[in-house]
Amino acid sequence: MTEQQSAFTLSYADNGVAWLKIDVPNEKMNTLQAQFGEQVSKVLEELKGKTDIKGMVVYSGKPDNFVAGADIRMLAACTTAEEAASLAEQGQKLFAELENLPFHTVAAIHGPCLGGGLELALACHSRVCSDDDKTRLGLPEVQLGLLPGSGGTQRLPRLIGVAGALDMILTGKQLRAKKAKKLGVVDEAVPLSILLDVAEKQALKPKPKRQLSLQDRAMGGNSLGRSLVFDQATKKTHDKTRGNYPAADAILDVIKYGLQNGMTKGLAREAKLFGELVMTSESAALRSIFFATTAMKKESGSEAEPRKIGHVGVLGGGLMGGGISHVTASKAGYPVRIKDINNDGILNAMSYNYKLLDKKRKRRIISKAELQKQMQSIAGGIDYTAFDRMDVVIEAVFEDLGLKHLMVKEIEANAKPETIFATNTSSLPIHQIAEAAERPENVVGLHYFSPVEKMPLVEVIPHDGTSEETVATVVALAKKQGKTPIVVGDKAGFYVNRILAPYMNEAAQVLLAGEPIEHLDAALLDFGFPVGPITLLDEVGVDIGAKIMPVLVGELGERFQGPDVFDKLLNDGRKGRKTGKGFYLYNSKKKAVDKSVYKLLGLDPEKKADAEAIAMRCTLMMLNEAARCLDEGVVRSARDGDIGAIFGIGFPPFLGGPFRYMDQLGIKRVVELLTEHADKYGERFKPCQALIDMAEADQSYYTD
Ligand SMILES: C[C@H](O)CC(=O)SCCNC(=O)CCNC(=O)[C@H](O)C(C)(C)COP(=O)(O)OP(=O)(O)OC[C@H]1O[C@@H](n2cnc3c(N)ncnc32)[C@H](O)[C@@H]1OP(=O)(O)O
Repeated sequence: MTEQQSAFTLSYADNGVAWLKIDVPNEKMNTLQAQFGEQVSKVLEELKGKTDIKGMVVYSGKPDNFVAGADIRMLAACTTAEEAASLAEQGQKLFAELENLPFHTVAAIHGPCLGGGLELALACHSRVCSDDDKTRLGLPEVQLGLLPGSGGTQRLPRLIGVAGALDMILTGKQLRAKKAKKLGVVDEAVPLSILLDVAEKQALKPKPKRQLSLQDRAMGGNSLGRSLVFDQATKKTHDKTRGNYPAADAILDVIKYGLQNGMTKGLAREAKLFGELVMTSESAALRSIFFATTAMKKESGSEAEPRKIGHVGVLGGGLMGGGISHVTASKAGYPVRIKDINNDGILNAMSYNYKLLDKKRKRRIISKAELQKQMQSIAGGIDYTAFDRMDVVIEAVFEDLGLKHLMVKEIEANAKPETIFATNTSSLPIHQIAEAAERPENVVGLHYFSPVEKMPLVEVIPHDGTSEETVATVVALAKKQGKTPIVVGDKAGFYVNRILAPYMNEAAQVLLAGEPIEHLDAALLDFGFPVGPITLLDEVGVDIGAKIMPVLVGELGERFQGPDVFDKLLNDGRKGRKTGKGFYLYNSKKKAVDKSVYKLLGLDPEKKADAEAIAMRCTLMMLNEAARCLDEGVVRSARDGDIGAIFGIGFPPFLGGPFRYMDQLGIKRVVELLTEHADKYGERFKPCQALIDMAEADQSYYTD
């Protein structure tokens, strides 16, 4: 074999198969960069000049990834839409040349094959992937506020049909090998050990002709079926995005346009809209989330090295205990022992785990044997058997300081001297819990969000006496559990609940001002939150809100005092969804506002304020509190504050988090808005000193 030196290297085998290896020098992950254009052109030129090639395999030189897409840093560095569009055009041109090669080209895929990486594979005539768990295929550009800009919007619908392509491109979902095969994104999914052999055999076969499936011809192949599919997708998309994500509209536009006007025109439109999207504030905000989370994956949260973990204990088999044991056993891979005061608690946690695993089995993500194996890694009991082996114990018992103290003492008596006691409290100060400890350096807060297996955030809360090693160890544990941890200060509400509370209180004030519940919830949905505040209160539980508020008022002051709504609801047996009624009624299939709640609160609902004004009123309370948290060191950086709010509350990702949003508005404007609201609605809106100082100094939170 002969080889050239570059990120794209060609070699030739005696049987007539050419091998194109992608291996970006000095990087763990292959990404596509503008500077490779010339290298790829050279490779294609060389290939065109050959007459003895029967086929070609395109593969990665990296052990665990194919190509993770275009280099996002390169896109972020673009200063004009034209510059970004020309990057897309460059990719389109090279991929078209690849597609037009006269012999059979086969992509051999193992590991992430995303964005521009999948677009490259789609330009090959066939695709084979490994059935390894690392393999993922997808066009996640929409999650960066973009559309696939190098032919993905045109080739994927033509390969797998409009409906499947719309679903993949609009959601950005990443497919595992089996699903990719089922949808027709790949032709074969095989064990990694034979991936290259199978790809080589494919390459030796004649070039295949592309054909749509029967069903797709029926649905998307004719104009009537197509418009039906597009109408449905447009409606579904608008229900979800509420017009806040320009990339979703652009995707629908480009795919439809390409199918109506042909590939060439479709590609031109794809590049143009791609360029425009790169310049949007939405894409900049979404890209910032990617950069932030990537950086956070590398941080340990502390100066010390994490301790090795072998076994994890969980106290309490309720909803939180069930979820925590699941992510610890199934994601992190540690054996878990659950302790509860009665067997029902253990059974509850076990069945919670079983249901989650069985869902995965039904979706064929895991086998029955794997399910059994994972269930075996979770044990439980009503005493402290085996707790002398635990390295970390996570408590998820009832929110009661006396009970937490008892847990600390029992763990110190039954576990090892170095065992970490991590408390999942959502409202009690960690230093108060640690007061009962003989070894307070081992006590730390580890605050999960419900449902644990879905919510990506964990707050790590050291108190003054927590050791650095303890922090590093639970940060490492949280990451293994698949979470993004942020280290936050030990003050009431920590970070997420502290910024959420004033927002929720303000929503209650708006309600008491007579705005209808649906109008209020819709206002915040339109703003970009995933659920409205009143629905959220019902979901979290009115009783939980009522429990946290006095803690916040006690430690942080009167501005946390919400209106007198909670008690009235609780006295009427309305705890929210879990009791079948709160502000909404949950006993019929469709959730509906319980009109009798207005009577209970002495209200006569009427739409008076417009949706934007309501949304701004509630959100400003959150922004002001977030600014205080950063100023007081409750969050370590604006970046942590943004990620915490997006991952913990669902703060609109396209705004980039409360701090990026404040920068976008301008700190001066935020101070003006808060002052105007303070004049209108009261002192609680008074801008905090940190914001006033920043406005005077004309500062922003970020400099990029
Ligand atoms: C024209 C085209 O249509 C436009 C595009 O292709 S836009 C890009 C679309 N692709 C994506 O959005 C994928 C982004 N990447 C990811 O989601 C994840 O990195 C992944 C799932 C591929 C791997 O995750 P994981 O194994 O946890 O590794 P992760 O730590 O995230 O990444 C490893 C390194 O690769 C880098 N990386 C991964 N994908 C990248 C990309 N598309 N651009 C730039 N850098 C990237 C990360 O920044 C990180 O670099 P570092 O170690 O120097 O900080």
